[in-house]
This record gives sequence, C-alpha cells and structure tokens, in this order.
Amino acid sequence: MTEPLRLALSSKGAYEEATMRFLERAGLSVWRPNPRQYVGRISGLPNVEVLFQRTEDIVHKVVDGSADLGITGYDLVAEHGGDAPNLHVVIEDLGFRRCELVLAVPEGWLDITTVADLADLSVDLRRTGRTLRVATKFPNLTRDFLYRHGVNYFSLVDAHGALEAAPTLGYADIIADLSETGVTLRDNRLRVLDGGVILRAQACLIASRRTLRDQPAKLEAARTIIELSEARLRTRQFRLITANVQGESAEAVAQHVISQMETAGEQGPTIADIYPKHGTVDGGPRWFGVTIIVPAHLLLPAVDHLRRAGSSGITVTSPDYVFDACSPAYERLLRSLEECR
Ligand SMILES: Nc1ncnc2c1ncn2[C@@H]1O[C@H](COP(=O)(O)OP(=O)(O)OP(=O)(O)O)[C@@H](O)[C@H]1O
Ligand SMILES: O=P(O)(O)OC[C@H]1O[C@H](OP(=O)(O)OP(=O)(O)O)[C@H](O)[C@@H]1O
Ligand SMILES: [Mg+2]
Repeated sequence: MTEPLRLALSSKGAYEEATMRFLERAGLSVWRPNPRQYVGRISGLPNVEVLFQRTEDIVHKVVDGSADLGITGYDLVAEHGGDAPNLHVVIEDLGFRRCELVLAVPEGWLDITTVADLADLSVDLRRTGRTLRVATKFPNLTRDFLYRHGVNYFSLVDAHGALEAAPTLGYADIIADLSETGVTLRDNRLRVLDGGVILRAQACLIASRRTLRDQPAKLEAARTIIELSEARLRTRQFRLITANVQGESAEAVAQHVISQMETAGEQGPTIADIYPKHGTVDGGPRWFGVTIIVPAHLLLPAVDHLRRAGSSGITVTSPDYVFDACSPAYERLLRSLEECR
C-alpha cells in the first residue's frame, strides 16, 4: 500500500470557504464529512487525504513533513517558514485572500507620515529613555523590515487578536498587522505609513520537499493538484473569441485579423469555412468562422477589430484550463527536489 498524499487546508471561516471555491473551480472538489471532522477527501483522487488545520499550523505541518502539500497565507509562510529548508513554495499567488502586512500609526501622529519619520522618532524616544513599542503577530517580518528601513531602536510586543486596539489600550505605540480593505485600521483610528507595506500576501500552495522526494506515487498525486491549479489560474489571463466574418477568402479574413498584431490571437487566428444553411450562393459573399485566444485585458480592442471586419454576433468564453507545453510550477518543484537529494 502506498501512503496517500496529505494536503493540508484551512479548517474554518473565510479561508476555508475561499480555498474550497478555488479548488472546486480547478476541478478538485473537497469532501468533508462534517465541520467537526478533520480529515476529508478529494473526489476522483483516492490517493489524496485532506487534513483540515488552522492556517498557521498548515505552515508548521509542511515544514515538519507531516503534510506534503498545503494551502495557506503567504504572510504566514514568510513569517514561520522563511528559512525552513524543507519548505518549497509551489505557487506563490493563488489569487484569493489578498492582504497586506502594514505598519500603522495613530491618526493623531500628524508629523509621522513615512517610515523615515518613524526612524527619527525612534531615535528621539531613545534619547528620552523610551523605546518605540510595536505590537504584531509577525515579529520576524516586522523586525527585518524595520532594520532594513533604518528603524533601529524598538521593541516588539507579542499580541494576539484585536491588535488594532493596542495603541488605544496603551500597551504599544504602533502596530504591524494585516489589512485588506483598510476598514479595521480606520475604525481604530490608525493610518498606514507611506512606504509602510511590509509584505503583500495571498493564498499560496506549499510543499514538503523531503516527503515528496522519495515517493513517486505521492509526487504524481501532487502533480495532478499542481497542474490543475496552475492551468486554472492561467485561464484568468485569456478569453476565447468566436466570430462570423464575411470575406472574399479565408486568406483575406486572416489578413484582416492579423493586421492588428496584439489581437491576432496567441499564435494567429483559426479560420473555418461556414457552409450556409440555405444552399451556396455562387459568387456571393462567403462567411468564415474566426476563433482567437486573446489576453483578457485586450478583449474589447479585439472585439472592435472583428467588428471592423464586418462581424457580428461575437461570442466570448473563458476556457476551463489553459495548459502550457509543461507546468512551470511542477518543473520548479522537480528541480527543488533534485537539489535536496
Ligand atoms: N481581511 C483579510 N482579507 C483577506 N485575507 C486575510 C484577511 N485577514 C487575514 N487574511 C489572510 O488570512 C490568514 C488568516 O487566516 P484565518 O482567518 O483562518 O486565521 P486567523 O485570522 O488567525 O483566525 P481568526 O480569523 O479565527 O481569528 C492571514 O494570515 C492572511 O493570509
Ligand atoms: O482591512 P480589513 O478589510 O478591515 O481587514 C483587516 C482585518 O482582517 C483580519 O482579521 P480577521 O482574521 O478577523 O478577518 P477574517 O475574518 O477575514 O479572517 C486582520 O487581522 C484585520 O483585523
Ligand atoms: Mg481571520
């Protein structure tokens, strides 16, 4: 019997929901018997076992090899797994749970707007025998950031939950915490310093190198999850456009489409004859079906270009997956496994 691949996923709340939604779209439906069960399955992948864990614990599980793959916040990975040799980041950006780790000061500190101002303040405070106190759940990232930005005199206050209240309650002067919309900071009368973004983060896919290295069956299960996730993510960049275009010949239609290079499709258009439902019209205009794949942000320019060729009834779809000649994320993982042999 080969061991199943152990995939650690968030066990609760907004993180769990967003992870399930992402995996479902990638064709990986997760089944959890009930919210109090901490083991689940993925339909169609019998050799994968899902472990439901706290987001922070997911990093520790992958670092110590008790999970082979995990999905969790990149902020937690950078804080708790930064220099762990067993940890490999497979896909850094899964496109959900975006947030920033920021340095924020009380709104009333009108003279302190940049990180350089904070450095000056920390020196001034030191002269008066005080130390700048920074409350955070991210001591490693915060310490590195402050030193790199010339803030040399400070103390870190370990805080858990409701960190934003620390300056008001008086047990810290400023905070380093996660922010998404900024509403929590504003509600607590705090302001992000200019240049005070310590890290931009989102959900990411991580792997344990040691446990994947020597077990081909696990690695193959990991490849399925990596390939499907990556190919699904790539679909966001592309749209598939289909249009009927009138023209003298397929070549003439192709020429028109190609004349605007950036909307000519990834490699160029696919052009097919349309056979009229009501018999052929000898010598009359001919119709062609044109299919192109364009970058999502060029959708409208491409539609306009096809309109200029006289086409109407243009349909646009998103592919379910976009696979490349190989999976860059999987190739990177293989190289990283090679290095730790
Ligand atoms: N407001 C937010 N918007 C988007 N992502 C966020 C936000 N806040 C935190 N995150 C991400 O979610 C992770 C925290 O996940 P989760 O909410 O499961 O844990 P928690 O906050 O420690 O637990 P709880 O919400 O029960 O206090 C963070 O490390 C970060 O990656
Ligand atoms: O900038 P905002 O949009 O206000 O979000 C920031 C808040 O979100 C997180 O808390 P929490 O873990 O409670 O949020 P969650 O419920 O989204 O996990 C974080 O610790 C902040 O307190
Ligand atoms: Mg939370």
